[in-house]
Amino acid sequence: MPNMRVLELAKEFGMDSKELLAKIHDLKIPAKSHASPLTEENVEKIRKALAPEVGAAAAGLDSKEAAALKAEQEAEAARKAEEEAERRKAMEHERAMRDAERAARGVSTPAPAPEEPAHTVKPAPKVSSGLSSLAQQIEEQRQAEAERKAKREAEARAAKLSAEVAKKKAVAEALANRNGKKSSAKTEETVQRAPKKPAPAPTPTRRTSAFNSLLSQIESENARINAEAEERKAAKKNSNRNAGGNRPAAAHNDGKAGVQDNRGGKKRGKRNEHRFEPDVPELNAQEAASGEDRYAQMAVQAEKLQRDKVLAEARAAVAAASSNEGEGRRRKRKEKREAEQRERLAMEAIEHGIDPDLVLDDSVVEVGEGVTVGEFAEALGVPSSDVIKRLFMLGQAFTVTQTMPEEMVELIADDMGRKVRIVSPEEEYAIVYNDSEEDLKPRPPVVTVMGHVDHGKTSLLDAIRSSGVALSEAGGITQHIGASVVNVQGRQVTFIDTPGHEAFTAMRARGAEVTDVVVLVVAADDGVMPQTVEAINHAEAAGVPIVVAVNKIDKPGANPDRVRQELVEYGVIPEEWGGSNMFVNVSAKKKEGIDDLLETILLQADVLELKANPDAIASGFVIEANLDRGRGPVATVLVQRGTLKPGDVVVAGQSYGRVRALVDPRGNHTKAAKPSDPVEILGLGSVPTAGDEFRVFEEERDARKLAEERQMRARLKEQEARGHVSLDDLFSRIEEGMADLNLVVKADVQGSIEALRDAFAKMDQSEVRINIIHAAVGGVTETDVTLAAASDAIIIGFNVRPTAGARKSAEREKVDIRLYRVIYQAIEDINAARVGMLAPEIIERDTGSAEVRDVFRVPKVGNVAGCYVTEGELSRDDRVRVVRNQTIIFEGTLSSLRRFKDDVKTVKQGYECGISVDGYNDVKVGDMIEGYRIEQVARTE
Ligand SMILES: Nc1nc2c(ncn2[C@@H]2O[C@H](COP(=O)(O)OP(=O)(O)OP(=O)(O)O)[C@@H](O)[C@H]2O)c(=O)[nH]1
Repeated sequence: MPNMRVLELAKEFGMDSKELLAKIHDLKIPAKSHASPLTEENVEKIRKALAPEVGAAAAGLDSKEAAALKAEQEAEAARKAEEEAERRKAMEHERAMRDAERAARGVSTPAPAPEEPAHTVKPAPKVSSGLSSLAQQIEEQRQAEAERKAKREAEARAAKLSAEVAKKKAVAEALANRNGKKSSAKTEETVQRAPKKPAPAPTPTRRTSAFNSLLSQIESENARINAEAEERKAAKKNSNRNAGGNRPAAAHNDGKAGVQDNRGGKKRGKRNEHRFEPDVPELNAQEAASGEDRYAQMAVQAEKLQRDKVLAEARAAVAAASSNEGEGRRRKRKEKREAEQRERLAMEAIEHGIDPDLVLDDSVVEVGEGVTVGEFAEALGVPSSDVIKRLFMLGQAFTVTQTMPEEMVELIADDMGRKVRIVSPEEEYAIVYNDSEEDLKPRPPVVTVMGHVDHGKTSLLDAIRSSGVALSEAGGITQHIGASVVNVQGRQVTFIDTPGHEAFTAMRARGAEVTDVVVLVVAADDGVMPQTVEAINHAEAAGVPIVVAVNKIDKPGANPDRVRQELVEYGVIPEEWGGSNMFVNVSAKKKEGIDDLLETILLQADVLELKANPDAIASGFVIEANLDRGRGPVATVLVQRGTLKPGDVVVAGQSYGRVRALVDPRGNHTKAAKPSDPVEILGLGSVPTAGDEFRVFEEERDARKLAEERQMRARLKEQEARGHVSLDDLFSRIEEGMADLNLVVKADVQGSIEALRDAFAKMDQSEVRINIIHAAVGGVTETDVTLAAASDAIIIGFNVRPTAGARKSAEREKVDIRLYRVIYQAIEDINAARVGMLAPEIIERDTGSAEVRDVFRVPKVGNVAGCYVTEGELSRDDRVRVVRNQTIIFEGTLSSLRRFKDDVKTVKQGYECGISVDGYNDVKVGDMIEGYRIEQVARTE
């Protein structure tokens, strides 16, 4: 289990990391920052030391929360009580009013029964004023109405204040409108006439009464409704005692309608007098009730309006009080949320190996890898021209659409006083998997075999595979899919098939940490060799335990103990000697000790307690990928988490697709691949690269988006590598006469590309730079030729053939396509090409030497040396060195070469000759004149 970090512990305590860090320091426990890991022992110590404090804090927090909750509940109860009190008060007020009215009415009209007397009361026009008569009517109706609606009102009380006010307004307006219309045409008449029904006398009083607007509306409405009710009643009666009809009945009385209408206005007075006829009591009561209902409603509503207003104010006051109270708590909760968010981000940053400060600092601007000048400027909110200018001042010519190298992004941001963080595409789409402990199930170990050349890695893997097959299903044939699975006593062990630390490290370099155990093969007759040491270093760098297989113990000179001793020097110490490494003696050739080795691997795996969640969405890494002629792109993946199934949508590096089929290492189609299972995926749209992460997506849309985004970034990067040369670069390259050897590499499997890339990287590139401008799995196509032609590149095809079109195109474009079947031939050829591009060597080839035996003075010519050619052959055209006492004192050319009096072209060894050196007259007897030629020789390295 990994060590706990300060941050995580702080989280557990519900404490700020800084606070905890201070306390840790007090306890004298080493921890630098919130990301510092703590040993289990220290964690225990801290837990113990802080237990009382943390407990108290937690309790304090609880009581605070409880107090807050209680206060909230109390406020709510107070609000309800207040509301209830208001309601009661309003009801009582209403009741009191009613009683008062009733009492007042009781004096003039005792009216014991409500129904019958109503009719008897109405025709008795005893009321002295219109107002009191109206009030009585209202009160009577209200009594019935109020009781009927008491319940409904109580329920409706909770309805929103605004809605009610609006409703009331609408009622009042509707009434006002209606009255307004009618009052101009008819109300005046009605109002004048209405009092005639109960008492004709007080008409003028009513007309001059100063009602408030609502009551006057109510009154006029009352009159109108009564009049209408009368009319209807009369029509229904059809007795037409006074030859009176009504307008609604006109349709039935065609013949009389005109007459009635004509007389309508005049007869209305009479009709009103028959309003209380006993033969229509029901209709009368009904109509009257429905009319008066409105007044009752109006009155109730007017009161309610007032009450609601009070209630609303009270509610607002309570709400304001409780919101003030809740403010602090809300802020606290918000702060807590923010702190949690920050801690989560910090944890994620640490998991991704990013400085948490960069993630948490709000002023840090995040830009994607391969950001263009335009995008960068936009992210910083500055004009692109500003960025371009700054780049130019740094000697970098960029356009808005060009991508900026990372160092330039940082430099320019720094120049502008801004902080940026470059987000890699992986990080952009990164998912942090968090599996809870109970979801984790044991999983098989994944093993890689490493060791020095010829120590028997391949033989050992073969031996293991055959033994594994023998142990499992009889007759099962292991397919080569990049990884194999062996069955050891019913337990699975997965082997990565590509042995050697290059493949292991290449995968690691791409972030693919797939190996749990390294089997280090050391030949017992050879001992520790350079690549053995390299393998140890690589395994240690990856933090993977090493199981040593001391191989070739069958050989006569085998000395397994010497191997053990030698390995001790490199920190690989056998368990039997008190170290932590398990050693097994094996013979891959004789298949001895293989079972022992497999059991030891399982033992080592048990120590590691390897676990994974098999019930999650699958993810893992691509181990190998190729383009199969019949099956299309095929990728062998190692599932690390979850279960991969046919039909899953997968993204692997830049490719994506729906899994058409899964093939296990035995060549069988399988329905599921669990953690540590290697499996071939069929159905991807293109060939991914070994080391690519694969991940299942729920939505094909998302998978496509991620893959396309990666493709685009890769293309941009490729273009960047090809197209962009900084000014500095350009100048230095011109000055140095640096040459580029551009290559387009096509191969059958990704592994070959990686091997070639690796081999090229190891070549001396100080004078000739090898650029792989494009590398992909698949045959040589016309596009490859076009690319090669455009970039002056050579095409290297490994185990692939060019298409007919590509061949023609290559002839036309004069592009060199080189095809290989053996990898080292390709490497040798490239090396030769590279060497062929080296500047030739300038050498001085000696021709002959002559000893000066005499010096003659010749007028007009100067001194002539009389020489004897001791070696080789001197030519007239040779360059010469004059050497005295083994020191070159002059270098130049000959001005004359003579034998006797004749000028000659050459003089051979053993002959005498006269020599004049151009520009040098001081030759002495005993000097040596050495002839040489300058030649250019093609370099071999
Ligand atoms: N006597 C004997 N020979 C072995 C044993 N294991 C491997 N060899 C021989 O050693 C040679 C190299 O074996 P490989 O398995 O090819 O070794 P390697 O480490 O895979 O070699 P590279 O792939 O070149 O790195 C072969 O000739 C094997 O037959 C063994 O246990 N005993």
